Amino acid sequence: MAHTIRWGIMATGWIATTFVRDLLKDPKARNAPDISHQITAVASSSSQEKATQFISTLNIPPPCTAYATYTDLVADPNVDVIYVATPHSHHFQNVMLALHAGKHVLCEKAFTVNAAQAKILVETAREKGLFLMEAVWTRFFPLSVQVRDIIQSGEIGEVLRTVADTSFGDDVEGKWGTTHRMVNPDLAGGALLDLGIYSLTWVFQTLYHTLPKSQRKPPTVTSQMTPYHLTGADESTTILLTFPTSTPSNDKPPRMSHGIAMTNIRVSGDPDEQGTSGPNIRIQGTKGEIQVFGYPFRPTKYRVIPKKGVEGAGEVRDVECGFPDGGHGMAWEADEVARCLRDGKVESEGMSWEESIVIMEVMDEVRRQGGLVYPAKIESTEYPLEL
Ligand SMILES: NC(=O)C1=CN([C@@H]2O[C@H](COP(=O)(O)OP(=O)(O)OC[C@H]3O[C@@H](n4cnc5c(N)ncnc54)[C@H](OP(=O)(O)O)[C@@H]3O)[C@@H](O)[C@H]2O)C=CC1
Ligand SMILES: O=C1OC[C@@H](O)[C@H](O)[C@H]1O
Repeated sequence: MAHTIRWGIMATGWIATTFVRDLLKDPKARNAPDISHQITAVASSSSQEKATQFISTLNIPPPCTAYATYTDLVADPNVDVIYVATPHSHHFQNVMLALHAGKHVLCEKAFTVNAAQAKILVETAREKGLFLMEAVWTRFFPLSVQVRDIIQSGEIGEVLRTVADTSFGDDVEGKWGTTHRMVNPDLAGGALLDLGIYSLTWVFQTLYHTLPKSQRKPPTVTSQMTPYHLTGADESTTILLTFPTSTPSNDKPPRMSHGIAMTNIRVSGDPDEQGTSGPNIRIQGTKGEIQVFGYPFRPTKYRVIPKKGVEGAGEVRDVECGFPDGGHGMAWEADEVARCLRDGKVESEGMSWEESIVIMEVMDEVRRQGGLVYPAKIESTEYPLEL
């Protein structure tokens, strides 16, 4: 018998639309017959009509209630879990609202504006015994799971370097202007929090998450940022992260791995969108390399290249990873939420509270080094606060 969870959708923008389309796909098509998703409520802070329109345009089956406020949404007894799909600036206030109403939460990336906010969310979820996860959907792709498994199997040896680039070659002024959430400091915009998080995800998935828990240590960070001249949010950020790979002992000298996380909204990592310029992600181990193709947030293929001369090394292999339910790829993270709720878990092993906080701390440090400060209201840890 499939385990059903009932979703409340907070906000009706672009990603809420994409997420809901994926939730409505048949889980059996992606081999998840143990799960079933229902959307029982939608709220738009703009108007109830907008929520009603969202429900009808996306053909969400009844019963599904349309609300004009997020406060009404989180009070709905027919909702188990809230999907927070507002801009980064609002995540802290919106997640607190849901947790205080006793609801489980899946919150879009970037989790919060800063690590202090993330820590309060986690403490609140812990105190209330509620599930909470940052919606880093890519981590739940079968492709990501396979890449982590290959690393942990030792096939490419000790992984000592990962290079990840999440970049769009946009006409920044023409496409994003000054008010779009991508570049607007009032909405905690900028390349780092919006796209850099994916480069960091690949660095963390491959150099941190794959180590035994006792060996995972926060990295040291060196970075550079280029501000967008019209708003001051970053249009480009490059980060060098250094992780200890093991605890040094008499017979084992300390060793470091390096992660290079890049993001840019003015130059592209894949200009012809055909992969001609090579992979966006390279994971380099002592016995070989894994390359990942496609946008780092939605990769479609990986290649394993064994190092020449290594005993037992196989052939180069390409693995295509598609979207069997015909969706965008967001349902896998929703399935993870459903399974965690079914199993009584308050956090997911795939995107743990601790790892979300360490990544937020890295982004805090990068912003400190780059001098990027957001308005005090959205950096605040006060709750409730009118934004
Ligand atoms: N996982 C992924 O692939 C992606 C994730 N994202 C993340 O999702 C979040 C939302 O992004 P996206 O959907 O593209 O953004 P949109 O601007 O398209 O939608 C955001 C929605 O948030 C609500 N909202 C509430 N307060 C505000 C405010 N002050 N200003 C603007 N909107 C507000 C609005 O919905 P309403 O009026 O209905 O309340 C609005 O439609 C971000 O955190 C972003 O990083 C974005 C794109 C892809
Ligand atoms: O999270 C994201 O991933 C997909 C991108 O298109 C989007 O801008 C970003 O917010």
